[in-house]
Amino acid sequence: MMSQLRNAREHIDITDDIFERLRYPDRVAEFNIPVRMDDESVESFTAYRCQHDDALGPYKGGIRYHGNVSRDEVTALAGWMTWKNAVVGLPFGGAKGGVVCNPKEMSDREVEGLTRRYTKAMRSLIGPDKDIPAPDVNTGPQTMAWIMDTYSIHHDYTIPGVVTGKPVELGGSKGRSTATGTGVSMLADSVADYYGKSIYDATVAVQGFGNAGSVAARLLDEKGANVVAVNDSAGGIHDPDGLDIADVERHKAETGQVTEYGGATAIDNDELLTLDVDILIPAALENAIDASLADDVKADYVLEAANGPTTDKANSILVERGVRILPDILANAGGVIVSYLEWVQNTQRYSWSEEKVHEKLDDRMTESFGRVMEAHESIDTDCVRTAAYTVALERVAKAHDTRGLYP
Ligand SMILES: NC(=O)C1=CN([C@@H]2O[C@H](COP(=O)(O)OP(=O)(O)OC[C@H]3O[C@@H](n4cnc5c(N)ncnc54)[C@H](OP(=O)(O)O)[C@@H]3O)[C@@H](O)[C@H]2O)C=CC1
Ligand SMILES: O=C(O)CCC(=O)C(=O)O
Repeated sequence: MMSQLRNAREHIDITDDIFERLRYPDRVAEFNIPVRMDDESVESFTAYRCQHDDALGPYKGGIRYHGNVSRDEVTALAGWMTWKNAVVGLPFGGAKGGVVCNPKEMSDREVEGLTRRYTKAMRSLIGPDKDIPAPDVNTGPQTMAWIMDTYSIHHDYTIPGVVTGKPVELGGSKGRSTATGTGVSMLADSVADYYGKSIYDATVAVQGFGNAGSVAARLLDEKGANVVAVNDSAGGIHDPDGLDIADVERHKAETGQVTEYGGATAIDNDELLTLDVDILIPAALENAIDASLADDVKADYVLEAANGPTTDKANSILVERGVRILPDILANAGGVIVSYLEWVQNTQRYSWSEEKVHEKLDDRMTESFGRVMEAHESIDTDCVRTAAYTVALERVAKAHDTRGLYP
């Protein structure tokens, strides 16, 4: 995250003082979360909430449950939220939280206990005007419902706006559960227009078949693209004639995996990233495409649905080779854009139709892509990521500059 920031800094005028402030998160809170397990024993889990910067508005960012969560990971992810919110013009700063755990090996009751204790631990840090969590890897509407309920219990009244990505019946926005993948598919339209290509008969490979990846794959499939490969943590499937993604979704829902889907060939997870396709969509975890793999990536376009899927070195190699990378802070911003719309609806005690939400999401994705490509054309770089960072960094730096240093 820091290398990406430094690359952008070379292209814009920003003072040392402000850059110094943006290098570090405002705070990283670490908690010990004791949970009563189903066998009556108590297990301790390490959890974090990192708040990177709030110059533009309340901190905002998801919560991840995964065995690889660490202080460094949430810190980088919180920084990326600052740049993501800024590049798409949302009135939010950046944050991210996580718990070191494997929810797949826990019962629903244990995950609920973990979520409620975690919420209690961070209740003074979060709030609708302070810091608003949302779903990320291995969390979803049910997790957000537990956070909202626990936070509300501690405040003696119901406060829906403390989290976004809630179930619709609890004040969640229509369209939030599919927003990240929808935003990726909208960006694919803009990319096709910009480069004068047709995305609709393009071949696509998608790494990760969760909230972000499965929806992006289905929408591109519905638009006529040929999604030839998908995978999840257990492995991948490949069919050069194209997969029926809605059917793969049914198979994944039934078996928990995409593997052993009838008619497709099994492939391993690195193989998917180096398939000869037009578009590669990494939609799993960080550092999936590293320097050792970058020379073998054959896609012409990489749409980063995941956060941080390409290392800095791999990014340089790919850009040098002419691969067009649409960076995470822009490509996966659909999720937080609809989170913003949810927060606005909660604040106004009002709700919009899915069509309205979709229209607003499309407008903001298209507008943001346009602004990033303008920056890309006006500065001396082949790297769209660097262009996106200059847009974001300028906005955040200007907010700091105008607000000043001393309260
Ligand atoms: N949810 C959201 O709104 C947003 C998410 N993102 C980012 O998108 C990415 C995915 O998040 P999300 O879809 O929410 O998470 P989910 O938990 O819904 O899905 C993650 C998917 O990645 C798969 N996966 C994990 N490790 C690997 C691997 N090594 N190779 C291939 N697949 C793997 C998982 O497999 P399995 O199914 O087997 O567990 C799962 O299918 C993350 O980087 C997240 O930060 C970005 C913006 C918003
Ligand atoms: O919806 C949100 O607030 C943030 C989602 C998220 O964690 C992300 O965009 O990486």
